[in-house]
Amino acid sequence: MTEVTPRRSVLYMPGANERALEKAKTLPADALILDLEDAVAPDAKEAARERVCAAAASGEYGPRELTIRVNGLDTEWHDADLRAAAKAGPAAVVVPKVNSAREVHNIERALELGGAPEHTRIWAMVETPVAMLHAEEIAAASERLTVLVLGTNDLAKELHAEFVPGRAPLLGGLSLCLLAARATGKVILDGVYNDVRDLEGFEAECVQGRQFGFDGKTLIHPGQLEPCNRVFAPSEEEVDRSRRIITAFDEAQAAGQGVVTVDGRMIENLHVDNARRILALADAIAARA
Ligand SMILES: CC(C)(COP(=O)(O)OP(=O)(O)OC[C@H]1O[C@@H](n2cnc3c(N)ncnc32)[C@H](O)[C@@H]1OP(=O)(O)O)[C@@H](O)C(=O)NCCC(=O)NCCSC(=O)C[C@H](O)C(=O)O
Ligand SMILES: [Mg+2]
Repeated sequence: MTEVTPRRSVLYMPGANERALEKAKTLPADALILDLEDAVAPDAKEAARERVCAAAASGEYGPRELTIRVNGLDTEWHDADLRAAAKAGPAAVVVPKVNSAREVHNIERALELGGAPEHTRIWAMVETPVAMLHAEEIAAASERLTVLVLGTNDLAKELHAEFVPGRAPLLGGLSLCLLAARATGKVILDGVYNDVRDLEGFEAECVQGRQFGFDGKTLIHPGQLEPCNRVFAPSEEEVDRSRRIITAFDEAQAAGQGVVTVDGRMIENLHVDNARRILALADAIAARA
């Protein structure tokens, strides 16, 4: 069976916020992004860098994937952030505003020169119009790059778009990135929902993201974890149906038939592949609990 890592919920936290870093050790997030970029003021950047690198090397976050978001390639902090992150060896370095394959190659080279361990991956943030148009070359640029992360705040800003329910102005960009991720076999995470008090609107956006095909969503507040984990996990009905699909197909094959129906719907090989993917995800989530 295919091995999968659950990445339903990926929580950002400001790298300078010691209380949030402590709290994160007990939160049901699949992954954490310890942020050195937008959530950290310029005069707190160096202290935050030390703090998140110590956290990443601490081994105190259990099964949660621990990643570090460095400052952008065109900033004065980027090189030092990458060097420090390479030494700390988190699960991934999250790089904002990646716009080309060449930038991915530069990040890869810097991590190698910095002695980053093999397990430290690159998660590229795609959050500009240029990145939407270059999504495939970015995703395909490196084997170290395993995840694309949407930055919908920056994207909306660059597009001069408004935030509206249903996100119509952003859907073209989201679709291009999804196509790129699936075409290159990478994981893809949806952007954040800014109103931390509006859990109804948040859940609707999670449902939309899952229907689109995102593997999970990036979050900014612990209150968003429960609905996100629920929406991006296979439901009991999906698990049950997946098991029935696999059984029915196996039985049909044993009887020399290539096609079968389950609940009145045609089942072929591709549906069985999907059913196996759903069961593998459900098992990986259960193994975390
Ligand atoms: C959005 C917040 C500023 C709200 O903060 P606050 O008002 O303090 O929240 P609460 O009082 O409700 O907090 C309750 C407790 O939860 C802890 N907490 C809050 N947020 C987090 C978090 N993200 N991780 C861990 N723990 C958190 C508080 O410390 C409280 O704990 P306790 O006192 O023990 O009860 C705040 O949530 C926040 O700062 N969120 C993260 C913001 C962030 O990281 N932004 C940057 C990333 S988003 C981005 O850049 C997207 C992308 O680039 C794009 O372009 O779209
Ligand atoms: Mg951004």
